[in-house]
Amino acid sequence: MSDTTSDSFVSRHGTDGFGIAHLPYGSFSTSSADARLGVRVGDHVLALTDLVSRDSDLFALVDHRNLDALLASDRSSWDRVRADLQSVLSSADHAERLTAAAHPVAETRMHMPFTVADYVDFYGNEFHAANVGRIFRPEQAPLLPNWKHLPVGYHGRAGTIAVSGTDVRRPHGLRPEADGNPSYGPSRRLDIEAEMGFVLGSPVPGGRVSLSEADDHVFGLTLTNDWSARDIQAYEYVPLGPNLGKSFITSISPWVTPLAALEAVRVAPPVRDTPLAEYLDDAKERPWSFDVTFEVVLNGKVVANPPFASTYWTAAQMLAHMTVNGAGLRAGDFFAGGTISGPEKSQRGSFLELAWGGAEPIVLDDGSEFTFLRDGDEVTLRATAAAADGSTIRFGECTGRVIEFA
Ligand SMILES: O=C(O)/C=C/C(=O)CC(=O)CC(=O)O
Ligand SMILES: [Ca+2]
Ligand SMILES: [Mg+2]
Repeated sequence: MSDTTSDSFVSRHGTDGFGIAHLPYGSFSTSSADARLGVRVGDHVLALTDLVSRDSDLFALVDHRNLDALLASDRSSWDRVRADLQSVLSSADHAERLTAAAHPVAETRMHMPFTVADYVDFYGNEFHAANVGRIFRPEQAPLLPNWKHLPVGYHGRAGTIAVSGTDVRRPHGLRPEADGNPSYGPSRRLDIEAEMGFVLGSPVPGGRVSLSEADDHVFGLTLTNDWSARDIQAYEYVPLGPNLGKSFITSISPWVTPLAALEAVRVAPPVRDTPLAEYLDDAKERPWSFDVTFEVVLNGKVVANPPFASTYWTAAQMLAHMTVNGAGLRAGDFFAGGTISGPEKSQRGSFLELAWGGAEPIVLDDGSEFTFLRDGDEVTLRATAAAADGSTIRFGECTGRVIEFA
């Protein structure tokens, strides 16, 4: 990483959270310009076309409305673009020009940062999976027998992944009733799932991605909220798994944090207590978990702090698993790692768990009891991690407000 000179763009505008060690990517527009690929420094956004030289072969990869072209390239291009940005943003030579070209975040509109190809949602957190098992299937063992042998997941609807700030319309569907017959209507158990999303690139048509190749294909990470209608889900999921109870919307942050920004917080995943098939055995691989702490914010108040590092299955294992059958990988493929919960009650990443299926309501500041989301409620996910230079990395927020679906 380049040293930051005393009068560079980052020394003027970088802040803790969005400094030289972070540099998340997003697609932004302003009142005078259409969507462009940008990078965030402090409370400003810069177009990548103002940072990467027109003479560079990399210019063609960044002169777009979003990350699509960059995702279709490869790890070496991703690293070169990031190195270019760090060099230009740290140099005194460019401070005046970039200060003139920068846009305050408050004056921008954010768009989907990439076109989602396929979307898989995993179930990789043991605390969450065991809690859901206890709530949904109290008569059975909390974890189903396959859970420690492979990262369980389902295919979601790529087309309903939406950028943070998009309203969440309360879905309608079939809800279980006491008499055994379902009733049709708006969900009464609308919930969140605090997750980390992984943005993939460097395509592998019809091939596999091994654990040791994961670094070449995970471009970046983005906060993800897999809104879930627990009543619709509970009725429909047997035997094929979640469908309409989750596919109405999945929100992601507009900001994609590069994998390279998270080197300082790579940590080992939880200890494996079950032997793994060779393609999933990560005992000799570099660590693929991250020490990232989430905040779940309900109407402005923090209600939980899920720790990402408690997730049992890693992103490298999920990627190896989703390609081991030869399904391959396309630029823009996306997966989420599963709802993040920790051992403490205050670390649960869904209201299903926080209010224990409705049996243990959360008591809000005004003394009222809360179980599932009401129209008008707003949920924001935030997360932080430590950067290599001692600063903090603040993931871009992921927010959404529940509205009626007329
Ligand atoms: O075990 C079940 O029946 C349901 C599980 C979930 O709802 C979890 C899910 O969507 C995956 C995850 O985010 O962990
Ligand atoms: Ca989920
Ligand atoms: Mg969802």
